[in-house]
Amino acid sequence: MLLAIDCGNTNTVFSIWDGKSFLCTLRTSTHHARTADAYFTWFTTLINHYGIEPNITDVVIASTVPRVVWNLRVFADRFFGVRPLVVGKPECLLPQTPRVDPGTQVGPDRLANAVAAFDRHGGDVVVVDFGTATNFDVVAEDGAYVGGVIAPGVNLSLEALHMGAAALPHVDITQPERVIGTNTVACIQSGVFWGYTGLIEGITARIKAEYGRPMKVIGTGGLAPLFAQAEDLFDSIEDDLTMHGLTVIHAYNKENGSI
Ligand SMILES: Nc1ncnc2c1ncn2[C@@H]1O[C@H](COP(=O)(O)OP(=O)(O)OP(=O)(O)O)[C@@H](O)[C@H]1O
Ligand SMILES: CC(C)(CO)[C@@H](O)C(=O)NCCC(=O)O
Ligand SMILES: [K+]
Repeated sequence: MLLAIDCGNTNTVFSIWDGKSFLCTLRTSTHHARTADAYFTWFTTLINHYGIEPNITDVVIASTVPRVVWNLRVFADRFFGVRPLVVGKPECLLPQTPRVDPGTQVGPDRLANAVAAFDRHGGDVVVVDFGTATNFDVVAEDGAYVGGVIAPGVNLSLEALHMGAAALPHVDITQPERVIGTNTVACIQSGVFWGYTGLIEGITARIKAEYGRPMKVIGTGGLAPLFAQAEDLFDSIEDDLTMHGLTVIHAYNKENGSI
């Protein structure tokens, strides 16, 4: 079985793939100081809770935080005797080479999103991924990642307002009833919710105009469903897109003998 690990700037997600489906998905906060032993304690507690008896033979990692990879490598080696495949490292093959400016280190989560979007939909896709950042990943006709957009994430924007303005509280994102807020919390929620709705509509329209061919728009990440309920922003919402990309990248490397 394959253990796929998606390490974001905020959260780290582990999923176990048995070749057909994900048996479970476990989430923890991202901390570079978390040790291999701490990962294993947390991991075994949860899989016991779910009654799963995995036989981990392979590990694939995508990490947007380079420092956490060391402890995850030790975790894979010590407890499963596995040398993990790390997306973005030169030894990890990709089905299509990204077409970006020389020297650009594309986020491994974006590479996985592109591979997954091509596998499921063919090319000509925009992925909108709501994580720490809100990023748009453009996938060409042949499946190559060809660039995109990075905007501050929704929770980061809410936090920045609270940090930067003495009279503004921390609020949780939700869809406000009205655009014109009649109290401070409603005003902030309106600004961020309708601001992001406009950002998604505006940026996808501009990407499509610049790209010049019909494109599908796929939403992923924790907040995609919240934004989808207000407007018709996405052709589909796929929670497991990044994880699916990791399984496809892993299979591709197996087939091509690089692991
Ligand atoms: N209504 C909501 N309000 C606030 N946060 C929400 C809501 N719904 C989902 N979330 C958050 O979305 C997050 C899951 O999103 P996702 O895993 O895509 O990104 P992340 O973990 O925040 O970012 P990264 O992948 O960059 O670490 C969870 O942390 C969850 O708290
Ligand atoms: C944009 C984020 C933060 C999204 O997780 C990540 O993919 C990243 O750190 N990317 C590196 C820069 C780039 O993708 O161009
Ligand atoms: K993510």
